[in-house]
Amino acid sequence: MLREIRQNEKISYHIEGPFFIIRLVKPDNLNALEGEDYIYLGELLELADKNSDVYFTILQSTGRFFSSGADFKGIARAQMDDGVKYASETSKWLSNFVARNVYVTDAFIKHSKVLVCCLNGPAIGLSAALVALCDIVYSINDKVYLLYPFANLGLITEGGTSVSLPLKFGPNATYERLVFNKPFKYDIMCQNGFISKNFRMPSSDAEAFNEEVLKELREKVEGLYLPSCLGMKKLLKANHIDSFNKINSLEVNGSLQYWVDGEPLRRFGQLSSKERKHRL
Ligand SMILES: CC/C=C/CC(=O)SCCNC(=O)CCNC(=O)[C@H](O)C(C)(C)COP(=O)(O)OP(=O)(O)OC[C@H]1O[C@@H](n2cnc3c(N)ncnc32)[C@H](O)[C@@H]1OP(=O)(O)O
Repeated sequence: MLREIRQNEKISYHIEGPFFIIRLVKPDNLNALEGEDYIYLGELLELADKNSDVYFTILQSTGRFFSSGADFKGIARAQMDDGVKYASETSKWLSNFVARNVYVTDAFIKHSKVLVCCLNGPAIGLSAALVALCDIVYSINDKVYLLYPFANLGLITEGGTSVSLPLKFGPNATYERLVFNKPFKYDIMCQNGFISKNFRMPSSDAEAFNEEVLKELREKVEGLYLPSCLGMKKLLKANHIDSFNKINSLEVNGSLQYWVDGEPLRRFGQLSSKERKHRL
C-alpha cells in the first residue's frame, strides 16, 4: 500500500501508465527550489520507487528555465530564523544544508526507475546536479545549459557532481567549467551524448515540449518488457554506485565548513541583491 504524500505548490506530480511525472511549476522565479522543495523531490522519488506499476520517473518543468537552483531567498530566511535555536553554526548548517542535500542526492543515486529529464531550459546548481544524475535527457532546443556556480558562491561540488560530471563530460572539460564557473553548453552536452534528442522547439513552448516527449516515450515503450529496462538500469548503475555513495558523503561534509565559515551566505546575499551575477 502506497502512503499519501503532502502537496507542494512548486512541484506537482501524477502517474500515467508506467510514467511517474514530476513537474516544477514555479516559472516566475525560474523554478528556484528551497530546502523543503528538494526534500519533497526526494520523497516523490521514493514514492515512484515503491510503485510497482511505475518504470520511468520523468522530470519536467515550466517556463524558460528548468530550475535556477537553490532559492537565495530561502537561504537568507534559514539564516535569519530566530525561531530555531541551534547549539552552533555547525548544528545550523547540518540541519539547513547537509541533511537536505545528502537526502535528495541519495534519492536520485539509488532510484531504481529509469530517470528521464525533459530539459526545457537551463538548470543551475543543485538542480543541475540532479539533471546530471538522470539516465536520459531530452532538450527543448540548443539554448539549454547546465551551470554549477560553486566557485562563484564560495561552495564546492555537491549533488554527486564530483563523479557525475567527469563521468559524463570527461575530467578536463569538467575542471575547466567548474574551476572557472563556466556553463556546460549544448555543444558539449551533445558531443558527449548527454542529450539524446533536441526537439528543436521555441523556448516559450515548454508545455508542448513536455507533451511531445511523453508522446514519443509512449511510442518507444510499446511492446517492451519493462522489467528488463529496470534490470538493465540496475546493472548499468552497479558500475558507479559505490563512487556516488562515497562522494555524496564527502561532498556534503566538505561543504559544511564553507557554510560554517560564512562565505556562501555572503555571496548568496549578493546574488539576491543583484550585486553578484553569474557569467554565462
Ligand atoms: C542548498 C544550497 C545549495 C546550493 C547549490 C545551488 O543550487 S547554487 C545555485 C543557486 N542559484 C543561482 O546561483 C542562480 C541565481 N539566479 C541567477 O543567476 C539569474 O536569475 C539567472 C538564472 C542567470 C537568470 O537571469 P535573468 O536575468 O534571465 O532572470 P532574473 O535574474 O531577472 O530572474 C527572474 C526572477 O527569478 C528570480 N530568481 C532567479 N533565480 C533565483 C534563485 N536561485 N532564487 C530565488 N529567486 C531566483 C529572480 O530574483 C527574479 O525574480 P524578480 O522577483 O523578478 O526579481
